[in-house]
Amino acid sequence: MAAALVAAGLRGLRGLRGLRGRRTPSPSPVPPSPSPVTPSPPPGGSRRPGDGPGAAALRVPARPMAAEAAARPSPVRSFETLRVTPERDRVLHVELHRPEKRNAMSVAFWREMAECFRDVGRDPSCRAVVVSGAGKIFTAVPGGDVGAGAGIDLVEMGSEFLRVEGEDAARKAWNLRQKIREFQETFSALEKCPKPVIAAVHGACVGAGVDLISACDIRYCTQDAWFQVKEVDIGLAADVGTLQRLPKIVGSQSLVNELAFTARKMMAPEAQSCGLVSRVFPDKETLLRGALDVASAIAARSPVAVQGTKVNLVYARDHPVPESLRYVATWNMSMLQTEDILKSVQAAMEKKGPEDVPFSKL
Ligand SMILES: CC/C=C\C=C\CC(=O)SCCNC(=O)CCNC(=O)[C@H](O)C(C)(C)COP(=O)(O)OP(=O)(O)OC[C@H]1O[C@@H](n2cnc3c(N)ncnc32)[C@H](O)[C@@H]1OP(=O)(O)O
Repeated sequence: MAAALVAAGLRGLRGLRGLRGRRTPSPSPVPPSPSPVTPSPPPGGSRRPGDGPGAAALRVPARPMAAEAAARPSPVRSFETLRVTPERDRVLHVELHRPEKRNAMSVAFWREMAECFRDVGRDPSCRAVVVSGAGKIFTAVPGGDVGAGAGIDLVEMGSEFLRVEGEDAARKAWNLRQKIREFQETFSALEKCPKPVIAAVHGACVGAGVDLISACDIRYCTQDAWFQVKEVDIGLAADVGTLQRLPKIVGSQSLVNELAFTARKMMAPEAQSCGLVSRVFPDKETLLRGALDVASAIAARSPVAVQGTKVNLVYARDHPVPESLRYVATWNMSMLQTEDILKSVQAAMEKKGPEDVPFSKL
């Protein structure tokens, strides 16, 4: 098994080298992103009454700011492969941050992403998350702005699987299974995190990138984005979520099968028409602004209501209707006792919106 994976990695690497010399044309060419990303505005608005100092589980002291960094909020926590920023009030922006390698998912990434979302899930000061990829914009290279994810790091992950130990085939297989389960957990952490997660995809979203966005609650992309269930091309059946989640996102099993069997690129318009993404934006700047606006709208609402809604939507996807109805009844027998309902009803009577209600942290 390990040998097969390494061989797959090597084939992928040869493909990559080939790619560098000779670009494979897309079915319809991907135009460069029309405008560069401008830094998002610093967090706006004041903290709500429920937002106290102890809540910021992820916060670390801000570093000294250079001119560029001053335009953006400081990261809340340092990771090797991620940049986590409080882009708006109660909204975190998680960027895959290995732009020079097109955000290829290294061994560190798999660990850090899981850690990050476990922390986000527990951070009461965060109510919604946007996930995006850092692109060439950070190195100010004009032209193609490919950044959302090159899939697994074919170099590092090949040797990661080669290192699987075991005295015989059974023991190696046992350990390999354990590793695969851990990698699956990385993206399941996004789904298990009760805060809604919005994927904002620009440029390429390849292989494990599709696994990642399939575990998000909302998906948006730029008009130059493309998606590729690439695993068959490196000799694997996808095993970290695409085959399980994509058929429940895209209405057509036939289309999912075609994409997964052929690894053909799917461009943004088709991704929207099949329901993989629900909105397409002209460029990365408007995409991020749109995603953050929606995240802010979510974050303004009752966290009891929003997080209960996510948990029940995920449950309902995976269970029959009668079971899901029982589940939500049990859920709400506690949650209907929240003061958020009283506050919301009162606000509605006073012709106010949820934005005007100081919901306590959850
Ligand atoms: C348990 C396992 C879990 C999940 C398994 C998932 C399987 C997969 O993810 S399959 C998909 C594997 N990925 C690929 O096949 C993508 C290969 N890359 C590309 O096709 C292109 O790089 C691109 C993403 C379309 C971007 O093209 P471009 O903008 O022209 O950049 P490049 O010059 O090709 O690359 C720049 C730089 O990044 C390195 N790189 C890109 N992708 C990967 C990768 N997947 N792994 C490792 N490194 C990658 C590339 O080698 C270049 O590095 P230099 O050091 O600058 O040479």
